[in-house]
Amino acid sequence: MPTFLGQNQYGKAENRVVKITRDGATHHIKDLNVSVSLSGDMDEVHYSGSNANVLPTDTTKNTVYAFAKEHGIESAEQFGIHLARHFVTSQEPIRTARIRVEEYAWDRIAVSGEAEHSFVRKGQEVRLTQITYDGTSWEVVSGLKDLVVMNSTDSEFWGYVKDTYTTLKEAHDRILATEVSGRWRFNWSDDEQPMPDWETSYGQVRQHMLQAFAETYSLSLQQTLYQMGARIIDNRGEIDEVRFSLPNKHHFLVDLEPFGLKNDNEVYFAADRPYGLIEATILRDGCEARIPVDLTNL
Ligand SMILES: O=c1[nH]c(=O)c2[nH]c(=O)[nH]c2[nH]1
Repeated sequence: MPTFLGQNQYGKAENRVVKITRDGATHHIKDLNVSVSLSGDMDEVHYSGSNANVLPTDTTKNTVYAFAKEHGIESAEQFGIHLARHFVTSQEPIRTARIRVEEYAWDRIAVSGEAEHSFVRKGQEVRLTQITYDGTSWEVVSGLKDLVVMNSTDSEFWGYVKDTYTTLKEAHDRILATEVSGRWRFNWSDDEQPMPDWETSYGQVRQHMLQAFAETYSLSLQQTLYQMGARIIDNRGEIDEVRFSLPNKHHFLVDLEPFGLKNDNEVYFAADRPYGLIEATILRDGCEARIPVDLTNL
């Protein structure tokens, strides 16, 4: 045969599942987008079309909805772990399951107190997780995207390389803004180890990251990025690796001189493109990098 099959995986992508938990009149929402990707002994379906080893993608979709009922959705991570374990342990030809989850958060609408069953979708970040299980070991990489943050001072950028093409003016007081895309890898990898409390972990990681962004007097976005990652690793023992992709959302001072006005760091043009793109991994001492360099691949 002049050709042969390389890496392959299959499953149902983007199963949108909303689970309402009714605690009397008070309802709780979990709103997820779950993608299932399975791999294993799948040569024959590609070579000959024999579906003998193929659990239909339609079944994987049904499993997501049935598990929401049977196991509930405690956290995105816990839900993904249930699914991954099920596919790998119930179907012999399936050797590896990768479950990706996006979670959309909802707030209660303030009425007199907090509404019991009325919600407004949070406009902030999307929470993410990816669970990979091969029947022996687990890899859990969680994270977030679309979290926009800004410091209106305590940011400088100067002392950089200047060549023939450099026109950028040194800044001693600038706006620093970015849309955080981050991933962090847990060191939980087998069923013998106690599992982290996923909900607490997410809230704490987010808080450390935001505090580091707010508290770092920044000489570059690179420095801020490193502080954000280091703060997470220093404070959260369950995490060994953090990767960030941070677009520098440039805010340029507008020249108001033509109008006889002085711009005393007050009026900015918020540019949307091009943008600086600052990306890096921060690791616990002795640990190796496993989060892909390009976060769009995760
Ligand atoms: O924080 C920054 N890092 C850079 O590398 C850079 N380059 C640039 O033009 N502006 C900035 N800002």
